Amino acid sequence: MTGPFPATRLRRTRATAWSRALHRETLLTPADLIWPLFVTDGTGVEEPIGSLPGVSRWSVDGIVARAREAVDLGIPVLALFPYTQSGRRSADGKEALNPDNLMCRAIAAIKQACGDDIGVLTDVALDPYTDHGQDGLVDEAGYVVNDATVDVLVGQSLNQARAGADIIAPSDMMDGRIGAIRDALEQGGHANVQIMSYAAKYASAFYGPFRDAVGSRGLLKGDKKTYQMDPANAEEALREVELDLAEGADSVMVKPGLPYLDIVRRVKDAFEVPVFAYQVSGEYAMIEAAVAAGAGERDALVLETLLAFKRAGCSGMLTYHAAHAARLLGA
Ligand SMILES: NCc1[nH]cc(CCC(=O)O)c1CC(=O)O
Ligand SMILES: [Mg+2]
Repeated sequence: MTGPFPATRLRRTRATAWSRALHRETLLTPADLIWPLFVTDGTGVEEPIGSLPGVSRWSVDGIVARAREAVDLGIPVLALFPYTQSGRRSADGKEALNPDNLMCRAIAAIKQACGDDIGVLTDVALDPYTDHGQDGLVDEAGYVVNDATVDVLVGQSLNQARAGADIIAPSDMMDGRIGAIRDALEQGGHANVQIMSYAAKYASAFYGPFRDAVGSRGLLKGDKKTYQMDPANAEEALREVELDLAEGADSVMVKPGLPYLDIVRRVKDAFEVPVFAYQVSGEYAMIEAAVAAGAGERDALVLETLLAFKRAGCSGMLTYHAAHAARLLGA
């Protein structure tokens, strides 16, 4: 025999469940989960989303019920996205600035019902409000203009903060918006409102079901490649993160999730800040499709994928499986 075998047998610590538990390097808990929810108009409304089996849009009363459920499950944060009726969509997305819009009503209702028992994270970008489905303002050529969009995003952020949002999460990928939003929050008396920046957000094919959920799929012409990142790039992601941190982001996000765990790890190693990842709609749909096809087992797939995010360096994950996972983890 050469080498340390049989003195070294790595299987020795794997032989029993108690020993595997003792040697486990990574822990997944309900406190790692952020639950994305889609809000729609009305009362008592639940609208299933075809391309996201098991996920629905809820009217504000249903959102409040989900918030109470999340508190009971030990989920610390909800992420809200609105389904805006077509009559309230416009080229300039000005519904985003309406203090009585669906988002603001949902934020206020959750905060009234649950207070600081749960955090509310709000998406900042114009795609749920524009009639062209882009995240910002477009010029005659269809180009999403940066600086004018940032001005609107600042207004949108203040609107959400005034309604009670705890974490502002800009998902638009405009340059310079983190600094502009941070300044406005400080000046507006919202010094403790956090910013979780979608810092490294890629132009991905995995967002399809989300665009159904917020009603922008049919509206969007073209793609988002002039602002979202090229999936080929990793070093550029580090530059994106570095800038957002310098502008005042409290935490950063990588999105999508599983195909980008290398980015999560590189960001974590380079900056040692809280890193989050979004297991996006297409990833959720892939798991559900595998389950439906008999190609995998839901509970195991959900827990293994979420654990992988933690192992890669995530502080937490946005996942449509959040409530299910929290139940499995036995909150
Ligand atoms: N600002 C848009 C936004 N915010 C979150 C998602 C995707 C989330 C998901 O797919 O689950 C998207 C889609 C997009 O960029 O087109
Ligand atoms: Mg950026």
